[in-house]
Amino acid sequence: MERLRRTMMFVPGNNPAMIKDAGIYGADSIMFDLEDSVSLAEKDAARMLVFEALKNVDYGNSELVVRINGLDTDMGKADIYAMVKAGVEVIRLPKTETPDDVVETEKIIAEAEKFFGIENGRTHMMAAIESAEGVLNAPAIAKASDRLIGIALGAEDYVTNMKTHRYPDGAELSFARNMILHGARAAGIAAFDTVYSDVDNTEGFNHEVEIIHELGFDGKSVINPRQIPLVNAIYAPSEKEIRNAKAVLNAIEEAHKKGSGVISLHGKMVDKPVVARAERTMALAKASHLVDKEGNIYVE
Ligand SMILES: CC(=O)SCCNC(=O)CCNC(=O)[C@H](O)C(C)(C)COP(=O)(O)OP(=O)(O)OC[C@H]1O[C@@H](n2cnc3c(N)ncnc32)[C@H](O)[C@@H]1OP(=O)(O)O
Ligand SMILES: O=C([O-])CC(=O)C(=O)O
Ligand SMILES: [Mg+2]
Repeated sequence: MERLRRTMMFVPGNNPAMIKDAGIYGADSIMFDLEDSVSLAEKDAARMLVFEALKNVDYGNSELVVRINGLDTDMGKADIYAMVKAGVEVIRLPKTETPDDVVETEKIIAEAEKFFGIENGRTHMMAAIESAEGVLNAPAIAKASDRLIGIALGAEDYVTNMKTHRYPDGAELSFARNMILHGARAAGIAAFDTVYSDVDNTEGFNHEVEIIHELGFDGKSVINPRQIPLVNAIYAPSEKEIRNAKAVLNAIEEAHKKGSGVISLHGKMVDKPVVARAERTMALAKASHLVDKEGNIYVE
């Protein structure tokens, strides 16, 4: 079953208190940041802090991601070596412009794995796309390495590059979101939406999450624990959706018993894509604690 990544929470790599407690908020992925939330003077200290946290802190079931500095800085390579040694699950490359950026990063990750005697391929990657060049290359970036688990939009840098700002309707992000989503889906990997910086604006945040949920994003980068339950609530299926998904899965099981791959349920055709959507609904329902392990709906 595919891993759910509804929320990926940025944690500044130079903040010991936030790093220590990052596991208690229920983020699907925790993303320690060595890049833009850390000042130049603190880069080395942040790398050491995140290294120690990865080695020593128990983050439960959260996936552990680190956003490194780009390879066009003199920190990128040291970040990769330290994070690979610490056993990070995913390295997030910022400001990815071309497939070569991914290939170059992968080369150094592979070197580091060899150097530390770690199994080749164990460290996964994701690429953040934050410029016009990156957006236009999104489909090729998404296919540049087997290590990639997903690509993400970085809209703060992107709108700066595009000489615009962020607006409530999100029209300025529409092309980038669609390119990233299509690039990711064509490559069979995940697509993540960008951060929403106005932490106290719950209404605006919910509106943005509704948009990206409808488009089909796997989830969203968040910057504050208060944003996690809001995303989860919008990604949680309704009781009606769960009942329908269960009916679909039961119907197809019956069809399979009779040797058929297609069946009619309440007058609607149930076939492979409908079943795939029902399976995803049930996975989201389980992650949202709306059903038990067997898929029975909890009665309030
Ligand atoms: C464009 C980009 O590159 S975006 C990515 C880089 N930016 C970041 O990583 C920023 C991360 N977020 C933050 O630093 C903060 O959430 C801010 C500055 C946005 C808001 O800060 P505050 O208003 O102080 O947050 P708030 O009052 O909600 O904090 C509540 C609790 O959550 C903790 N918390 C807040 N944000 C985070 C976080 N990202 N990770 C872990 N813990 C956090 C706080 O430490 C506080 O804990 P406490 O109650 O034990 O003291
Ligand atoms: O990747 C993100 O969502 C945060 C970021 O760096 C940006 O928006 O520029
Ligand atoms: Mg950025």
